[in-house]
Order: sequence, then C-alpha cells, then structure tokens
Amino acid sequence: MNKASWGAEIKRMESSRWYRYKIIKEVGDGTFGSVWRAINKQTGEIVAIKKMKRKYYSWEECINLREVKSLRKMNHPNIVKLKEVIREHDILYFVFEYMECNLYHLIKDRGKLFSEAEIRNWCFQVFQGLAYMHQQGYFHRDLKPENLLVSKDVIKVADFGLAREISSQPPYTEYVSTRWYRAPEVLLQSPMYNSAIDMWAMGAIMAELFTLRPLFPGSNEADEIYKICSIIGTPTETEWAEGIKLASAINYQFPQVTGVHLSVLIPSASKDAIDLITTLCSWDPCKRLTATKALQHSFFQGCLYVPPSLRLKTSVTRTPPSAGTRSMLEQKSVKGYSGTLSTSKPASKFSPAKSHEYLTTGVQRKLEMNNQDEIKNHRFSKIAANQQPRYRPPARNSPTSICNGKTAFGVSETAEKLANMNLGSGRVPARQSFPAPMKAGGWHAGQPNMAASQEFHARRTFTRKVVG
Ligand SMILES: Nc1ncnc2c1ncn2[C@@H]1O[C@H](COP(=O)(O)OP(=O)(O)OP(=O)(O)O)[C@@H](O)[C@H]1O
Repeated sequence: MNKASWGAEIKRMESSRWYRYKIIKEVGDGTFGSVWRAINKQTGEIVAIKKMKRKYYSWEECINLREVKSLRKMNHPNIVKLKEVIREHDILYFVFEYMECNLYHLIKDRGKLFSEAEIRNWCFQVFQGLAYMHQQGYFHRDLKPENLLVSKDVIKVADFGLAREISSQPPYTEYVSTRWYRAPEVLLQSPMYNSAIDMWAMGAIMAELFTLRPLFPGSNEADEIYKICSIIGTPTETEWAEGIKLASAINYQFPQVTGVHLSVLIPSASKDAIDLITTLCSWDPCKRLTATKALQHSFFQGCLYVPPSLRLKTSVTRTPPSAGTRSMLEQKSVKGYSGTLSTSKPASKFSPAKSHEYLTTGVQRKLEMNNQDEIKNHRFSKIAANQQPRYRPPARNSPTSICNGKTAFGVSETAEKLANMNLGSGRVPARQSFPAPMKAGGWHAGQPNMAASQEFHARRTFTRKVVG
C-alpha cells in the first residue's frame, strides 16, 4: 500500500466505531510477526499487538494456527495471555497482555551477575508455566530468553508459534527451535521428540542466567553439537543409545570430547543449581526432569512465595524470592508473604567471562557484526562482563522448504550439514514497521469472528549473528 492510500486507510479506521487501539511503538520483531505496544482507548489497558508477517485469507486458516489453538486453551499466570485475535485485509493480529521486556533484554543489559535468588524465582515461575502447558497437552518447542517475557517480578512464557500438541502424531519433520537452545534429539533429526526438548532449553537458559553467556552458542547445527559435546562430553552407548542410532542414521559421527563439569563453567551457581542444569541438559530426553519434577528439585526446596503482582490473581503459585521481590524482602515489609524462603547464595564476584575460558581450547567463536566486523573471542577472562559483546543467534536458520507455513528442514539436508561441519555465516534481517492506529473487532476470548486493522510499512534493519 502506498503512503497516500495508507493514510486514507488510517483515516477510515479512525472514524470507525471499531477503532479501539492506539499503537505506541514497536517492541519486538520475530520471524513470524512484529510486536507493537498499544493502548486500548476504551479501557486504557496497555497491550502488545503482534502483526503476523504472512497473510491469512480466511478466518478458518487463522483459528487453526498453532498459536491460536494452543494459547486459547491456556490460562496460567506464567503464560502470556492472548486477549483477542483480529483479522483485517488478510492481515492477522494477536492482542496479548503487555509485558515490559524479555529475558534476553535483561541479560544483555546486565552489568553484573544475577543473584541465585533472582534466577531461582524466574526459573520456578517458568517451570510452573511449562508444567501447566505440558499437562494441557502442549509443548513449546522454541524456548529461548527472547520468548520469556518479564514484567517486574513476574515472568511468562510467550510465542506459541511452534507449540505442538503432545497428542499430535509424529513424525515431526518441521524445523524447530532456535539453535542455541535446541535439544540434541532435534539436532539429530529425531522424528519423535517431546516436551523434554523444552526442558533442555530451560537447562541452557538457566546456565545463561548465571553466566550471562549462552551455554551452547553453536554457529550451525554441526557446531552446535560440537559445543554440546565439548561441555557435556560425547554421549556413550549407556548414556544415550538412541542418540547414537540417530547419529548413525544420518551418517553423523560425534566428535570425541570429554566435556567439563558445569561447576567449572558456572562457578557462581550452587551445587543444587548445577545439579538441576546438569539433569536438564542430559543427552537422553528420558533422563531430563519433567517440569513438574523440576519444581520439586532441591534447587527450589523451601520456597513458597507468591509474587505481589500475582497475589490477587492466584493464591496457589509457589515461587521463590526474586530480584524484584528481594528488595521488598530486604525491607521486611512484605504483606501477605507466607512460607519459607530458600537461602540463596549472594551474587558472586566471579566474572562470567571466566566461565568460557575452556572455549579457548578447541572451540573458537567469532562475532559478526554488520557484515564485515569479525571479532575473535580470545580469552574471555580478560574482558569485563559488561564490556563484552553479547551474542545472539539468528532467530532461525534459512528455511529450505515451507511446511504448513513454517520453515522446514529435511533429514538429508541436516545430515549433510552435520556431516560437512560447515561453519555458517550470513545474516538474519529484522524487519521493522511503522506504527499506526488500529481498530479492532473480531475474536475475543475464544469466539472467532471478524476483525480490523491497518497496513504497516516495512523497512529493514539487521541483527547480529554469531558465526565461526
Ligand atoms: N506480550 C508481549 N509484550 C511485550 N513484548 C512482547 C510480547 N510478545 C512479544 N513481545 C516482544 O516481541 C518479540 C517477538 O515476539 P514473538 O517471539 O512472539 O514473535 P515471533 O515472530 O514468533 O518470534 P520468533 O522469531 O521467536 O519466532 C519478543 O521477543 C518480545 O520482545
């Protein structure tokens, strides 16, 4: 749509009685949609509106979307609430409750390590959301810091674009999850993975919360497996017989590496935290704790806490103290707080940089910025945590095919990639659109109906990408 007709469209919508949302600014840009902060003019409520990038030509197409199907069924304080679905001019909009930032923002902007209490609080809440989701029969498939949204002391799981019904029939051939958080069975093209892939991702995220660095920052699928081996060691037949079969089925040979104890890489973490991360990042999906079991792990023992912002909504959420709540607890004036608080280790003086010293042996990482700049990461220990560049993976790899509107990789291609051990490069463009007022009708809390919207213009910006 050109500028003039776009303006006319906005005018038309502004005069419409359906005109309800005022767009404020863009807050995120993902593979499938751009997300905007907006205000409901009738209620004053701040919301997040996700505008999907592809077009939807019928309402049936929209309500069959995984994101709609799965999110409509979910009602949990640690799962971001889908309030409304709007379709107009074949464009689909999701209206979500608004969250202040995502976990990646917090990691990226962090100058010193998070305290274990903060990490415990976030993880405990996420596991509660996941336990609920898995019990509801869904698994997320794309957990990463960007998809964990934070507002004050509350954290919620977001982005159900790849969520799967547990009851759905394998084989799952679609490309799943962001590389750095991708479970080994997915990397090895297992057609039979399950909710344990979310638990692997949580192990990697938990470690990243401690060190402010990704645990397995692979630059391509082969390098991803290499990074995993270099940390948790090459899987043995006893450890993961199924994985060895999967590897041989695609003609892949694991590199023979011993691995490192996680306490060496994450010295600021308590024994309990290390044990939990180690169990979550087990090669064999059957050996990973379920979300419900993770909540019972000794890392969370003795914690019974309801974040203030959740107290009115739920009286049963158990969460340990958090960053936000810590200051309150320090003031010792928390009304309505009940239960025991776990003793938490204070944030250590350990430089997160040190945790990656091991990477200097055998594993080199490069950060590519703006096409040309390659920065070799020599000795992380020499660089202060807040001076180091922060790494981000591409949202997803370039698709080789489209499967039901989603990117897909064939087994043979991944096998070839793994076998070739090529180090990828390239860049993932992040699109940005300009805000405009929005009117809305349409689906509301489970009732498919009509919708309204406006056109957005697009321009390109670029995100950083790890290579080498
Ligand atoms: N409810 C929300 N409130 C505030 N910000 C949000 C909300 N939902 C999403 N965002 C922001 O927008 C970003 C992209 O959203 P989302 O992950 O849903 O899009 P996507 O296209 O599915 O992305 P991906 O590439 O991860 O698949 C998030 O990382 C987050 O920063």
